Amino acid sequence: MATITTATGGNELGATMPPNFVARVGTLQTFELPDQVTGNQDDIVMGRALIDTWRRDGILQIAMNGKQEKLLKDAFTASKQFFGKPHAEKAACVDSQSYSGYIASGEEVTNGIADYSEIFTVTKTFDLSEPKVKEHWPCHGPCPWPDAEMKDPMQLYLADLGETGEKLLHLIEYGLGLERSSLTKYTKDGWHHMRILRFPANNANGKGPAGRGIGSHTDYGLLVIAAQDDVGGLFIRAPSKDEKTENWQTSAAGFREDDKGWIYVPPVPGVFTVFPGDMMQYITNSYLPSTPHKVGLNTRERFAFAYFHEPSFQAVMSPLKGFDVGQSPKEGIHYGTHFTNMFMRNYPDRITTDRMIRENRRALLDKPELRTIT
Ligand SMILES: O=C(O)CCC(=O)C(=O)O
Ligand SMILES: [Fe+2]
Repeated sequence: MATITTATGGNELGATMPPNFVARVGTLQTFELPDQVTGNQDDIVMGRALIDTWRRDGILQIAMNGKQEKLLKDAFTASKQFFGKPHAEKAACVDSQSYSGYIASGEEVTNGIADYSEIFTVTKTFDLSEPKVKEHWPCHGPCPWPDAEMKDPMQLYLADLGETGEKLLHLIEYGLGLERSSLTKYTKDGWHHMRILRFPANNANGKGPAGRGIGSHTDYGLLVIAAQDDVGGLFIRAPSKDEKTENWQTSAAGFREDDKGWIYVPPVPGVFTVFPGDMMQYITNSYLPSTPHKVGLNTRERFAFAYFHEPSFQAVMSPLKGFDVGQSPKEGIHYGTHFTNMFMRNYPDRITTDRMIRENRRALLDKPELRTIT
């Protein structure tokens, strides 16, 4: 971290840390992204600085522009309005073919333990008439939006983050000394998705350990771009030579959840926090490792967004030039398979998982038509 202070002793940023957690408080490095990334000297310098910061801290902040602050404000308003609806109305927002839609508190499982978060997931949306849906591609289906009040602001927010994600990938390409599009070739038709999150206040229900919002985990794709309100709850682990997860081989869920060494990410207005995901780790041979993180419940309810900038569902990821040391798996990683595996593991009782198994939809994942981006 640029500066690290201890939570104890009344540090101002640490004052929002959820009760009963022991962690250092991070003061994260903040970057202001250029309007366009062309590969000029400034872009190369910024790309290198982003990479150095992730390698040291595991996370960094990027400043929002005015438009993004407005999009986020509207998204928070829509999120609060949605989560305030009666349970039955929210619970009706599910789909048997896609993992989009509502996840009740206690429904998601991380490392075998129920998470307290209440979530609306937005994956790519497909009409029932589209060929990929008719052919039963895993995870392809409609998003069961409750109404336009939710759909419209969320789609605008998601689209804007898509642009930010592409900019970041280009900066990383230049920072790593790679050819332009070495990363963005994978994100054409990217399987970008988002989790709209609400965490109840600490005194809630009894399904999982008290105070645990989401258990420790890594996320699946290239970059996670998150935003949170002023309540506080997110913790991360910075890269360390003694710690290694490889979530596509062995689940990183529950990783060092109760160990020392967590860093609290205090809420800072006007910034997104950004960290790498599993696919970034694999293709860089852990030069940019996927950042383990977890969420604690606080004394007030908390709202947050986690946006995932991802490869195409059809992408088979291979190590980048200069990072190919024969890492496992040698045949590459099919992102659509990794995504499907992770969602089936997190939602074992969902109708989507049930139908996936009943119709043996996973068999399609091996077909060449689902592996067209290499
Ligand atoms: O609540 C947060 O800040 C992060 C949530 C998260 O890790 C996730 O949704 O995967
Ligand atoms: Fe996460």
